[in-house]
Amino acid sequence: MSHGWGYGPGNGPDKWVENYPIADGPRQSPVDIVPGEARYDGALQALNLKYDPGTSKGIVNSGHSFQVDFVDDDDSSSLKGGPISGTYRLRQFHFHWGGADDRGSEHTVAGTKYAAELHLVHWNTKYPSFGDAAGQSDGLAVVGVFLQIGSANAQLQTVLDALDSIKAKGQQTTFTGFDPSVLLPGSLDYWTYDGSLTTPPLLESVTWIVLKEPISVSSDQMSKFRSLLFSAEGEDASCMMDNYRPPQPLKGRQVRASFN
Ligand SMILES: NS(=O)(=O)c1ccc(S(=O)(=O)c2ccccc2)s1
Ligand SMILES: [Zn+2]
Repeated sequence: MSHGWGYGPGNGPDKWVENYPIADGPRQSPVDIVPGEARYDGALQALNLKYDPGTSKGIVNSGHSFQVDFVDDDDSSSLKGGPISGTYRLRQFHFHWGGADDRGSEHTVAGTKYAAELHLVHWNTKYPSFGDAAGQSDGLAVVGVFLQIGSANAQLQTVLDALDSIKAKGQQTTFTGFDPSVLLPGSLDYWTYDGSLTTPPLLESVTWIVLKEPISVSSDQMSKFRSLLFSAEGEDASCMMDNYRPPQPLKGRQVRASFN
């Protein structure tokens, strides 16, 4: 069987450079965000997120995470403003999480790990397709939202309720009528920097927009994430957890803050 990339001892983040040399590139993600070193930039615009629940399509276990895919044939669900110019369409959202509540996020804040991290993936409509955009330095914009252990999150629960149908790698089901803005915190204050995909192919095409305010998730809800499998039906069961890449070197990059 192909020894594809993953998060285990034999194929995890420290091994990715063997097949994806860009793993040691100049603008890799995630990074540790140090608030005291992030520079406030008054020129940064407010985020303008517009999501149409009619564009949510399905939910799938990718074998690395689970993702909710969106119809991206028009600008119905899109991101404008913030650090980007033009319009970026929502393609999918997914999560990264830990094997315990003390870890799981990809970005960290002054070394603090959150229990999980939501990524809303958008692509620049100046390019003809998602695939084209993915290879361009300004092709993608990912909004990152931290999940902090606390009270149960009712909005998140609607997503978690679908996980029983996609337990194993490759399983998918319809998931319509979902508005991802219900997963956003009250404040849209953010940090931003130029980075990459945090999984292979690790393309350096992402403008990262990491929200300062986390959303809540309960410990029981985190157990639901961990009930998914990395493995396909019929393979030895391997629980999906610790599917996060650790912070990478900044290599001279500046993280900017939209807030003082
Ligand atoms: N964790 S992350 O948000 O950085 C991320 C990793 C992979 C993707 S992708 O599946 O959209 C994708 C995008 C381009 C090429 C291949 C996959 S998004
Ligand atoms: Zn991600």
